[in-house]
Amino acid sequence: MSAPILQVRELVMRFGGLTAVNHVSFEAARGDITAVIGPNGAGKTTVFNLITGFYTPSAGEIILHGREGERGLHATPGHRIARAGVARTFQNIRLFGGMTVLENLLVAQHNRLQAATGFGVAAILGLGGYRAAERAAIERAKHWLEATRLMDRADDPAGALPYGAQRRLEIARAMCTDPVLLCLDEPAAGLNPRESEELAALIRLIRDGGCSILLIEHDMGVVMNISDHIVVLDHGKKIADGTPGQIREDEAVIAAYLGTGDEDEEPAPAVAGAA
Ligand SMILES: Nc1ncnc2c1ncn2[C@@H]1O[C@H](COP(=O)(O)OP(=O)(O)OP(=O)(O)O)[C@@H](O)[C@H]1O
Repeated sequence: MSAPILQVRELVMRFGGLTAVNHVSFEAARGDITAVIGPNGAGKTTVFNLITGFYTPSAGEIILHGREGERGLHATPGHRIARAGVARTFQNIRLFGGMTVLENLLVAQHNRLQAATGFGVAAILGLGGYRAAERAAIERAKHWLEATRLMDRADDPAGALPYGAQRRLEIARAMCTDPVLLCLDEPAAGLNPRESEELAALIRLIRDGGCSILLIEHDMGVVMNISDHIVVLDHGKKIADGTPGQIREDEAVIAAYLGTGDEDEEPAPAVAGAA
């Protein structure tokens, strides 16, 4: 495994009497696609929300090895996590539906543009630093419009796009923040097989461009197809960690997906059928 971009150490999250995440540790290697999977209620979303700053852990550490060195995300306020280089998408798409596709990508770069003005009046006065940052923002937006095949929809309201295109736009918007780690929350949800294939290609393209990826995904075809590394949770605990080949063969994983407990879980073929 290459150097980690993310280290999760002994992570615990309690909701009242319920321990949703129970001493979970894993690493996501730099440049890898790491998937977190598990049956319903396993704790995937909670782990994701801890990493992206929506929750503060009850115990444990989340260390990002970003551009500015080591950063404890567990102790970083949610609004600072994006600045540390972590971007995310949401299971329920959250775009500005009334804004155009391009505007959505420019708004995402608001922080960077503000920083270029020193948070002052330079933008209004049209000073050089702001102009250069604005040009760079437009170039970045164009790059991701092309990568997500949305260039011909750039001037359309985001809310008018078909569902699959909205999912791609969410990813483009996250990438416009120039993250070191992109966190995708069920990116294939609601996509048809062709759209899922396209999504897989886009995620690989992002990985090959140097951005590390962490994803939660129920679609085992997508997970097994694109992941370099898979972490499996069940009832809040990590039960396996390895390559898709290792996970497919893992007896604890097969048992968890077969539903030896009383959960309303995904059937076993979801793992086995992803060859
Ligand atoms: N905000 C919360 N308050 C109380 N309990 C919660 C909260 N969020 C999650 N839980 C509980 O924590 C456990 C893990 O939930 P979580 O949503 O993380 O699982 P998951 O693996 O993402 O499940 P799914 O695949 O169904 O989305 C579940 O028992 C859930 O009911």
